[in-house]
Amino acid sequence: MSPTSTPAWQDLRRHAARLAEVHLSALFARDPARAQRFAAEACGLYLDYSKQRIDAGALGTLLHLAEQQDLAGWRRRLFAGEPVNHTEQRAALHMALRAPRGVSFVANGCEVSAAVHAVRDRMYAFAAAVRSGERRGARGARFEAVVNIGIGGSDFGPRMVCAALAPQIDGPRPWFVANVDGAELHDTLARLRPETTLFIVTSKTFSTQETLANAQRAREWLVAALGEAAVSKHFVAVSTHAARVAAFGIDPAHMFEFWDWVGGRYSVWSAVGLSIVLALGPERFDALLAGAHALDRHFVEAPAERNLPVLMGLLGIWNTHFLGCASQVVVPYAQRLELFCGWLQQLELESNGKGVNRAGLPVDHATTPVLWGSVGTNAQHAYFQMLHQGPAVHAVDFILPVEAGHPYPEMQRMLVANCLAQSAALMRGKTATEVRAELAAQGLAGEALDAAVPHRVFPGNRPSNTLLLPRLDAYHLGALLALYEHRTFVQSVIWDINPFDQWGVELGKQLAQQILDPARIEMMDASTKTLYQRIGAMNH
Ligand SMILES: O=P(O)(O)OC[C@H]1O[C@H](O)[C@H](O)[C@@H](O)[C@@H]1O
Repeated sequence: MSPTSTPAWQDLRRHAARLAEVHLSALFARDPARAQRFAAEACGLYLDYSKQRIDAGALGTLLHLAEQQDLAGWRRRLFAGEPVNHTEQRAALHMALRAPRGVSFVANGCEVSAAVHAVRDRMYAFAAAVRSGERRGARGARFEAVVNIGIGGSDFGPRMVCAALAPQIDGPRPWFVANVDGAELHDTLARLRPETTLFIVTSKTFSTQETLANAQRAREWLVAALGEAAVSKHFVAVSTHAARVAAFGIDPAHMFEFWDWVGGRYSVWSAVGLSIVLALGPERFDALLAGAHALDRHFVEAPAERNLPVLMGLLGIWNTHFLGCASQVVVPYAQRLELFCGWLQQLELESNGKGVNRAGLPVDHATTPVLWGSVGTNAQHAYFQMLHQGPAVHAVDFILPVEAGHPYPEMQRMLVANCLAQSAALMRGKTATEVRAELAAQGLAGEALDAAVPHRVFPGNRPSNTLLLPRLDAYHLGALLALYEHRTFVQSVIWDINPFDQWGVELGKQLAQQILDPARIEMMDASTKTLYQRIGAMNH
């Protein structure tokens, strides 16, 4: 059912009208316990959502909306391995990948946990052999570099996790090649030696153009240096498709399997994480899985009003539909989370960037807001001007690991101060009266003062979450990723859309094939043909 037809939606409109005139600073002034009241925690993660433009009445109605959209039922179906991805008749059971031994999951009626652990055991044995030097390259050299060749879900997750936990890397150095712009492969290979390089070709379908093109070139590079026989020692695959792996020339015995019930953007917990295991070791991968599993349990067990993914999902709905925030900005105050936003963009935008509901009817409401962001404090020197004084269409998530991951405590204090200062500034703003007093104290008066004031006023009243992690370690990173996964799911349920398919990416792929085919380029539109010809001319 469309959320807009629920009684809760109509009630939320009334709450929004009531709160439209109330400034966030007034909400804080009214309720001295606001910061405690609008906070929740789980798995070491602490969420302060008191700087959201809600009160108890609006929040209660958001929780009603979740009931009216049967969130509990959909969550049960998700965890029960029912085909919630109904357009592909698949379960979406990434939670099975991070459950400890002994916890059983069933996908579409089949028990999957035994297979999950069998593949993980193989991954760990392989990683142990590579990390110890027992398994070596064709010339007998230890592997010093591991190149993951994959794109989308077969790249973002492991690349981001390896960057986030980079100081703890104690195995071969991980590299990542995704783009069909050969510059990425070229620049990577230029820094590597074939004798000491292991390639992981990671592709759920093993049919992705970019990945196969990169893998083919990497294979040629290796064969040119070490001969054809070296391929079996230097190439492994991660895929659901053994036949295509074999056709590419990788022995399926060197393939680490995953399954159609693992969506690409939810796959970092599967064999897609092999590069993480090689770089960081099985214990840290276990910790990543444990953090995500703890968050899974929290999502299933915690009451809605204290449930982090439920709260974050509903606050997103509130901001998108009732406060006009068509933009969700995510700003981690952690340099090592530089790639987090890229991972999250695939997760949320590929999942919830949909235009029809589960029944295939056009939705009568917005779906996912534009999601973007980058690390603080750098972001403050780029687009925060707009967040403070531009159109009020942005909701911000601040993410802050509290413990410094470096030996410079003074710098960590500055980082923390900046993070807190930005959410406070967005919340309270600065009134004309405050600006006048400040300028007058600086000696400005008369017309000059009047002219200066409007430029320095901050409206404030701009919503944000602040999410604290004790530190950026594997466990809390796992919990953070699972939190956003489930937030995405919660929002899909409210919107009554399928978050687990991605048909919207297909047309461009088909047309790229058409453009590559001289016999079919003629059938393209005039603009595309002209550009193609122009490019041809510029190439000569
Ligand atoms: O893992 P692969 O099959 O190579 O797919 C890689 C990516 O391809 C497409 O972009 C899909 O939309 C993504 O969801 C997927 O992660």
